[in-house]
Amino acid sequence: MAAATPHSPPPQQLSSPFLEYIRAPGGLDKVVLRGRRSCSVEIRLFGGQVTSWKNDHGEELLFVSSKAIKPPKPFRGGIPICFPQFGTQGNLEQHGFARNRLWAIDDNPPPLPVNPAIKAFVDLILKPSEDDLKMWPHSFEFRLRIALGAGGDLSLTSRIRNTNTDGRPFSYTFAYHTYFSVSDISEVRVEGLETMDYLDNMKGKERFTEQGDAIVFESEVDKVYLAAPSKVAIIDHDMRRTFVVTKEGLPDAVVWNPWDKKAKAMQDFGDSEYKHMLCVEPAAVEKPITLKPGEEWKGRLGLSAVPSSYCSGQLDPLKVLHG
Ligand SMILES: O=P(O)(O)OC[C@H]1O[C@H](O)[C@H](O)[C@@H](O)[C@@H]1O
Repeated sequence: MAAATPHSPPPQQLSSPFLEYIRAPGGLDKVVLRGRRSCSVEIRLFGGQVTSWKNDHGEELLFVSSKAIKPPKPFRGGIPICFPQFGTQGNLEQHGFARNRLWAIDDNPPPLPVNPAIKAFVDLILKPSEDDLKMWPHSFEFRLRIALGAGGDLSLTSRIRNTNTDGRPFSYTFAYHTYFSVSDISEVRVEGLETMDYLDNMKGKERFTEQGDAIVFESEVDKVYLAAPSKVAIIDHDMRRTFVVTKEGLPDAVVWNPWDKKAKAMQDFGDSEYKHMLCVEPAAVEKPITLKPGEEWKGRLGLSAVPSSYCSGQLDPLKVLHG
């Protein structure tokens, strides 16, 4: 069966105790995934964007700006999808067009190996419109599965296929532009990126090497860490919480906080909100991904939030997973 069009009624798979389809005007229809106790995830069809992820106490784990603007503007917060271009690295609008398009529910996605314990998931699909093809002349199918695990973990799996019929390959850059909610950016540290090489977007993308200590924040940061490890931890002392970010198929990790000056210049961001957010974005930026016709790429983001009694030093999965 073909994928649903953006305006078709919600398919049967959405009638489940774990899923709710909520209609709203102006491209704001959303799907809510429900897990144990108060765990939930909200996904907006506009942008195929996760806009909320709550733990089993109902606490919001992602940052969303109080000044976020409605479609057709990109939505400030949650997990925007940057495709087929990250940043300004190309001729398209900043971060590509996928975050500004209405996605559809994919009611018959090709099989994807799943953990049978995961009951709450939804599949979305984006295909280019005629206008998109004028800007970026490549035919593709972008399938996105968003799943809420039994323990409250969130995963996003992207499958992008080249469906060009003229034999042409295409190349793209990509990011899961994840906005984490933090208590106070000055008290947060990131472990897993020590000693990594990075491109500094604030210094003309010049390449540097990070020092040996965990990363802390005292001013604007906009860096693309290259060949970053598959697991990175964001340790929030005040919240006694550690976010564990895992990535597959995505070599890089962008770290961004606009700090005070840039915050004031952004129309859709509160002047002090930079204190309560941090973007850590699994990405493929330095080396674009190339697909031949018929080829498919897969890139996965995994997020969990665990209580942290976590000390600085090497990332120890046992400590991260068991507190
Ligand atoms: O304002 P946006 O288009 O959403 O971009 C917000 C930020 O995204 C990324 O993290 C980039 O590295 C930054 O350079 C950019 O400022």
